[in-house]
Amino acid sequence: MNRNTIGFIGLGLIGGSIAKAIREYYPEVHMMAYMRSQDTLQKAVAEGIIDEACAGVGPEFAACDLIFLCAPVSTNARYLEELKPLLPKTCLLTDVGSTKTDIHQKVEELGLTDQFIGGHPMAGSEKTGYENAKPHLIENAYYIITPGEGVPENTVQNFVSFVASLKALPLVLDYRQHDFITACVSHLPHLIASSLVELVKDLDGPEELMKRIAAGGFKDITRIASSSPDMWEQICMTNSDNILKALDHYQQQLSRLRSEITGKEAGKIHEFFAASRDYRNSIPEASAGPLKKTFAFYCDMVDEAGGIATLATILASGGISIKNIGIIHNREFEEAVLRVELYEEEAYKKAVELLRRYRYTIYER
Ligand SMILES: NC(=O)c1ccc[n+]([C@@H]2O[C@H](COP(=O)([O-])OP(=O)(O)OC[C@H]3O[C@@H](n4cnc5c(N)ncnc54)[C@H](O)[C@@H]3O)[C@@H](O)[C@H]2O)c1
Ligand SMILES: O=C(O)C(=O)C[C@]1(C(=O)O)C=C[C@@H](O)C=C1
Repeated sequence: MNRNTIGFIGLGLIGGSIAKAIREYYPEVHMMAYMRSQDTLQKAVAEGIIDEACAGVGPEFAACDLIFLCAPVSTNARYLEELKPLLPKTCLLTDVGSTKTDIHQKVEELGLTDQFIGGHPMAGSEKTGYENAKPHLIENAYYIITPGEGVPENTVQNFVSFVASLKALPLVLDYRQHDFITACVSHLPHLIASSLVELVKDLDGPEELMKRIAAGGFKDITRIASSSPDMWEQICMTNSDNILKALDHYQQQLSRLRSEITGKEAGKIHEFFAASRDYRNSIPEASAGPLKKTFAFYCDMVDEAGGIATLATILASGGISIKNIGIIHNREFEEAVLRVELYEEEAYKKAVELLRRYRYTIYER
């Protein structure tokens, strides 16, 4: 890679994760960053991720070969204005924003199309901030790349290779196409998750039984309702046309379902669930990113003091480190079970075999 100095504006979940990945794969690269929280920035310096903490977006950024804009989308577009007079033409600009039309329009307005390549890693979490950033967050996840019109083909190819070297899966798309696709597979799902949570909040009684009882289904579909309101406000403001198209289609689907339920059209309802199940099952896991790759099994609890300690000792005797362990109460199991999560597949297989030898009942899901 010929990008020796890399700058970051915004060093939260995504910026921090990319910086950590670059530090892991390119330890020699000089990285500088600006973010609002100088304390967090100092932490990134102390951890050896960032070499130079910047107090603002100033002339020091002129030394960068590549700058990642990693703040919320409209904020990124605003920083382009500040950067433009500071940067040489050799500096490549990229962003990680969840919407692309807005920033591409800004890039065109500022005459920066030949030095901007839009980017969007399709990985993330409902958590925010540098403290939740992980070097492997983007691993095995699609990283969409939307080059500006005048960017030389070899610069695009270099950036594609750079993204691939961070173990993400680069995919070059037109930025308009990107915004329609993400409206359907990311933006609308976030609206649905948050509105479902609102529905329960509105309809729950004073004893909050709904909140207490809500189990796997509700929790699975609403995890993303815990995401950052700052980020989602800006996504809705910068991709409204596409989100409205998706929302209209969704409303039509709900109206159709409503009338089928009203008319007790059992066959049609069955067909609806069968078709969506088949399509859902056909979605490849390969692009899921590392967050989805969990190596967990469930194990019947031995109802005696020290039960968890005994199990942990058995695993330790086999040289197996536990990533996470906890008791869960789930309708799927008659009694409470222990959920044990390991770091990788090999440890998972070894743990299952070892515990079965000790006559534990293991459930693999
Ligand atoms: N969270 C996700 O799942 C996800 C996934 C892919 C892309 N993105 C995109 O990545 C970008 C960052 O999201 P995140 O999840 O890392 O958020 P985050 O809240 O974890 O980090 C945002 C960073 O931007 C900084 N920031 C915010 N406003 C700023 C301002 N006015 N000036 C300077 N810095 C400012 C914050 O200090 C922080 O460092 C967004 O554009 C988002 O659309 C998010
Ligand atoms: O996994 C999550 O928590 C996410 O919401 C990640 C997610 C998504 O919708 O898939 C969110 C926004 C991004 O722009 C890209 C990825």
